[in-house]
Amino acid sequence: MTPVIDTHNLIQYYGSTRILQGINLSVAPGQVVGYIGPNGAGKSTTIKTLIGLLPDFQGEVSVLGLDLRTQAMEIKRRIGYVPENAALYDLLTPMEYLNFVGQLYELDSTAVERKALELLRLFSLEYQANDRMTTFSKGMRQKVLLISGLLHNPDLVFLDEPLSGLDANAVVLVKQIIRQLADSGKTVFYSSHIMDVVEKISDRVIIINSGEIIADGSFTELQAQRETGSSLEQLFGQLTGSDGQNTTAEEFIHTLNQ
Ligand SMILES: Nc1ncnc2c1ncn2[C@@H]1O[C@H](COP(=O)(O)OP(=O)(O)OP(=O)(O)O)[C@@H](O)[C@H]1O
Repeated sequence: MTPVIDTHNLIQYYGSTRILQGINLSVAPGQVVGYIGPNGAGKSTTIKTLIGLLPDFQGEVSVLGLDLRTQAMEIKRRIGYVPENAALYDLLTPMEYLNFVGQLYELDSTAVERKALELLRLFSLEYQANDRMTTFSKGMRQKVLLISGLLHNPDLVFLDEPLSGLDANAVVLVKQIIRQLADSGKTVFYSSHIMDVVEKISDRVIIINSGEIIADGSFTELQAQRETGSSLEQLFGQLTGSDGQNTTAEEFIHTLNQ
């Protein structure tokens, strides 16, 4: 089966700083891949590279069987992307914004209208469908962004911190949506700092630290390499050298009290 994401020695720079140190990834269709790592590890940079936003990479990358260097436009048509800090055109209403996104993907406008309204309803936003988004909370904006990234029914979805700002009900819904997308053969590649969610919904967990993959496998496989019974949060701490947060918290309070 052709992998939906295939990278060989992917290296990425910002200016003269090497951010990704040679990423090798092969992702099969229908997987939910949780891509986790400490702040600044290179998660967003990886995602931005894979979707063609940072074209000056080194190494070989294919997405949906297409070469990222020469077929980026075709790839962009077929993937969905929900960025971490997206700029919404918040003078628009959700319906106007989703219609605009539908036009970018050259979707039928009547179908988009119907679909957008239904998806907004499922996210409990039907009464705000025609309100300007200037007054929207972070979570309400995030819901509109999630819909906009999925509206064209992509085969592969990249989600950068998809649960950011969502309330508990919406988190449950998005978790189910991710699972059901994968069950229908689609692939979800997402980054998140919410370890218990990653632990529950990922078929595969990839941990990146300082631009390098340091662990890759199902949660059970990662657990087997370490202490049995560890949560993903504990494994993450052990692998990225950030356990001992109790001591750090004590030092923090001690410094405040000085
Ligand atoms: N536009 C940019 N210009 C220069 N350096 C950048 C830029 N964006 C990110 N970086 C740097 O690249 C490194 C990786 O950043 P990236 O955003 O990929 O990390 P991340 O793993 O997504 O982090 P977080 O969990 O904090 O979102 C960091 O050192 C960051 O400072």
